[in-house]
Amino acid sequence: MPRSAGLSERALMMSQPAPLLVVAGVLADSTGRVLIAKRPAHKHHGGCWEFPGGKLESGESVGDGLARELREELGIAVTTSARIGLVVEPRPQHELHLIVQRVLAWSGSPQALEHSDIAWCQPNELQRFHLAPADRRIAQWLCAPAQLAVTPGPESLSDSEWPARIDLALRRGAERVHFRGGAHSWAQHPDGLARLIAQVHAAGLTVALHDLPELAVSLYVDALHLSERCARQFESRADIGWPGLLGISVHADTDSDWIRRVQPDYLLLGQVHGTPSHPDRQGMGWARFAELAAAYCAPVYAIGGVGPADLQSAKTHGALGVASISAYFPT
Ligand SMILES: Nc1nc2c([nH]c(=O)n2[C@H]2C[C@H](O)[C@@H](COP(=O)(O)OP(=O)(O)OP(=O)(O)O)O2)c(=O)[nH]1
Repeated sequence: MPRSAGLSERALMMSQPAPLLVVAGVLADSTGRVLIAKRPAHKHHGGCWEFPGGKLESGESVGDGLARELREELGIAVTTSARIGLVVEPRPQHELHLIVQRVLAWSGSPQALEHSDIAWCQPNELQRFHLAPADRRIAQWLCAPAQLAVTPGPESLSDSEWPARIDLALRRGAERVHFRGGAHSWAQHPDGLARLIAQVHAAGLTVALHDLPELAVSLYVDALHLSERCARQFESRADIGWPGLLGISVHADTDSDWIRRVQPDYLLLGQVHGTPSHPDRQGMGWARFAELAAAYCAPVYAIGGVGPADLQSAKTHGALGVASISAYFPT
């Protein structure tokens, strides 16, 4: 078993025939374009585009396997990478476990040594390529918002103050607004909430609603986000009755097997650093964050004492992006 395989991967391996472990690397250039490669016609999924990589050899770590494959396939030397997520694809003989790594540092110029072609494209152009099925999930991750603005409770501002504060959050770089309750629930302010959701949508951005599955359905939000306590009330994802994007807040001590059973689309993991709002809770730090992020199936956002200025650190430590209240809704 590769040293870097996470807890959930190990659990999956114990309960089922050994999965096919494949590592794929996402290289990005300075303009944000990512590298994809076309599989030769004679191979499985021949003619499909994929992220370069290949099967891990027995006992090989994720980092070593990625470096070997990208040397063979592209002629580059990879020095550092961080986990983005794990795609599990059911297959007749064994599941495919596609471990997706962001390549953080490499030398050399990529060439198609084993693929029939390579191409650089912006993440939002990936849908134009005929991607291998598992890679469509990776494309979604790469197009996902990197900055999540979490609101304070509805009671913290008056009805007339909210629109300007939402605008401020968007000007500060928020790409999705997470409406989270406080002393009051947003369920007590459905009309005001509907207006604020329309304001975010009009700006071309997306909305998540926290802990209110029924309201999420009736207000057509883009994502339902559950606290761990709320998520634990449901036996499975199907019981939640929410068909869209699902996120869960988790902590350093949340067990990753439970996360795998719920199958969220993304996680908010915190807190990374200590914050004035939770002076009693110590931050886990980036090293622990990276270790946990690599053990989950779903991609992870960093929360707790982080903001837009930490975006690069977050990506270096295995996060899709950052989430914050105070960075977007300053008091
Ligand atoms: N490398 C890579 N493989 C992917 C991706 N998406 C996807 O479904 N796969 C599948 C296709 C194959 O079934 C498997 C990888 O097998 P492979 O044939 O590329 O592995 P390899 O480079 O070690 O090749 P070989 O030595 O067996 O010829 O994973 C992806 O983005 N990158």
